[in-house]
Amino acid sequence: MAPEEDAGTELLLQSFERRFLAARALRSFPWQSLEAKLRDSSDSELLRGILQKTVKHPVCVKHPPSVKYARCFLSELIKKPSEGSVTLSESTAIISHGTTGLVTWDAALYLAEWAIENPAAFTDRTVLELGSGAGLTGLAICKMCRPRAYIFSDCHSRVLEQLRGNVLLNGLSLEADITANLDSPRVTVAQLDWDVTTVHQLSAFQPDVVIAADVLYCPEAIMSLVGVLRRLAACREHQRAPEVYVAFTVRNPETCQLFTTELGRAGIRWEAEPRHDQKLFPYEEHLEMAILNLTL
Ligand SMILES: C[S@@+](CC[C@H](N)C(=O)[O-])C[C@H]1O[C@@H](n2cnc3c(N)ncnc32)[C@H](O)[C@@H]1O
Repeated sequence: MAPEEDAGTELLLQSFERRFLAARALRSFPWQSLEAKLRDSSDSELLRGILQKTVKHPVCVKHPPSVKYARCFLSELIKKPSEGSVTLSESTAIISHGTTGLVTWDAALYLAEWAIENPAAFTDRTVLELGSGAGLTGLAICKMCRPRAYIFSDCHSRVLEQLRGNVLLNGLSLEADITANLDSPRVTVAQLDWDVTTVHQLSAFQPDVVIAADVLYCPEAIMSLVGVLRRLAACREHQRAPEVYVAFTVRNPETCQLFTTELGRAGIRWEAEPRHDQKLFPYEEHLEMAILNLTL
């Protein structure tokens, strides 16, 4: 390690030690500097050093802080090395329990890659995702784009149950958790059926951005989705209209045509985002992918 890096690591360790022994609020710890250092090196020595200076410090061993404080600190520390990865529990079948939402579809990967390349579209904003499925896109956005709040939604109870599990699996807290880290986005998993949700319910989410991936797979789904977009457009009487991004795999041109025709009938303008390289995730080869940016 270069001498200046050594000095930087020493200062970081000292900063953790002082704050921990003084039982300072967890948000005052230099988490961002730690994340930057962990990005530069996968060396576990740094994390071991932090443990030695905090929970294993002789003073702490003799006069430990409250169990809750130590537990919250450790769970925050554990999250850091996994910040750039998403872990999912999924079904092995494309359709199970009568839903397509228990696996990740390619458009979710494509939209997640676009988001990681365009974090400013989400930073400090409230994001509502329609038809979240297993949750990959939202989890990538929560980890990489620093939204203020993220609302995962779906209509299927089994999908919602799996979504909640995947949120927790990735070290994010659900809204009611009082031990939640204030640096993380406020995360909610909501039951939202496009066919029955009302303008009033949608307004309550106050979304700045609405996203959806792989939700245009049949004419019925397209009609339902355009219905919910119309109701989101009606929310703008009271608040600014959200930006909307819809990602999909071009499986057959008629389906895409139906979507754009229905958008036209609803008075919703759209433009296609430029294609991006599909570099981050493994894809099924030769699939054509697209993202439309809608103006409600
Ligand atoms: C093909 S999956 C896509 C899931 C995820 N976005 C992805 O790309 O991996 C479609 C999702 O839309 C949800 N969905 C379908 N119709 C819906 C409706 N009327 N209201 C809410 N969600 C719906 C399904 O439950 C499912 O999770």
